[in-house]
Amino acid sequence: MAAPTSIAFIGGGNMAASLIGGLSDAGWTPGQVMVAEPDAERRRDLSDRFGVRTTADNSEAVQGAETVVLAVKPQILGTVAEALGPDLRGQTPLVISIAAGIPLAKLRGWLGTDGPLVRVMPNTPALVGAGVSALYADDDVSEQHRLTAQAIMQAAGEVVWVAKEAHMDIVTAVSGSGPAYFFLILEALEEAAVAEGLDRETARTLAVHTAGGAAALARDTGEPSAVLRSRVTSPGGTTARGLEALERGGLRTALMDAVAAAANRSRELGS
Ligand SMILES: NC(=O)C1=CN([C@@H]2O[C@H](COP(=O)(O)OP(=O)(O)OC[C@H]3O[C@@H](n4cnc5c(N)ncnc54)[C@H](O)[C@@H]3O)[C@@H](O)[C@H]2O)C=CC1
Ligand SMILES: O=C(O)[C@@H]1CCC=N1
Repeated sequence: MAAPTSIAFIGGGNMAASLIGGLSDAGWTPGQVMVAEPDAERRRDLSDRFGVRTTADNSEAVQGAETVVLAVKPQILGTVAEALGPDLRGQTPLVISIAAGIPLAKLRGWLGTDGPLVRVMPNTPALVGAGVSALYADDDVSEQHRLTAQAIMQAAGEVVWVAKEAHMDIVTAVSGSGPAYFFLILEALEEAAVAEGLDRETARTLAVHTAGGAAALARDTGEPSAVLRSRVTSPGGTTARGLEALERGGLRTALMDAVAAAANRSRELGS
């Protein structure tokens, strides 16, 4: 069961669309995917973009599904899962929750099933196959179900397993929310380039390719970030001046604060 033949998404918002985009680029056929989404415009958008089947009815979506991905906001997951529970009893599909903060024990209580549950924290670069997801499952989840969850998330990018559920709050703060931190840096870098006199298109090309290039270099060489940074930084040169300004401005501390704040919010959502 490494690649399920049918997968149902409950909630067809930003993260579900990113995952469906990744699955579709990885060769999954649209007929394998069903999305339950109350918003008619979003349903139309999903079927236009990816050719997937859609419905407004969560119960209908899970009928016969081998895997169910819960992709609604954490704040409504309880209501959605409690309503869906009776539909899942008896067919016990693999249920994957991507909701920030919500512990598996809480989800299991809402669903009222004893079927396999895997908690996943993906991120939106999944849309272009460049996501990274962290997965967690309790010990009683079989190797087969773990491999199925892993195969789905690998269609959207890299996969890591974490050993403790508490780590999912940290993962959420680092890689779940992380794309937004980098987008903020991109926005600021573009603004700065424009303020210094470049046109917007040139500014964007330089900012985006610099970010992508730095990430590719770190990934492909495996060298520590500090070593890669030192290779850019000629003594007495331009980078040293730029980095001094960043350290003075507190970028490092700000990122540490951001991760701590986001992880705390994840814990709050789960409590
Ligand atoms: N956006 C992101 O970058 C990430 C989001 N997540 C998680 O993914 C989940 C979804 O987040 P987003 O996609 O950002 O939110 P979103 O608001 O874009 O999507 C949620 C979707 O659920 C639909 N919905 C509302 N009530 C529903 C119901 N009763 N039944 C079925 N669908 C319903 C909404 O119409 C909406 O389209 C959240 O739990 C979030 O924590 C996880 C990782 C990253
Ligand atoms: O902002 C959020 O709560 C979700 C979870 C991680 C990314 N987006």
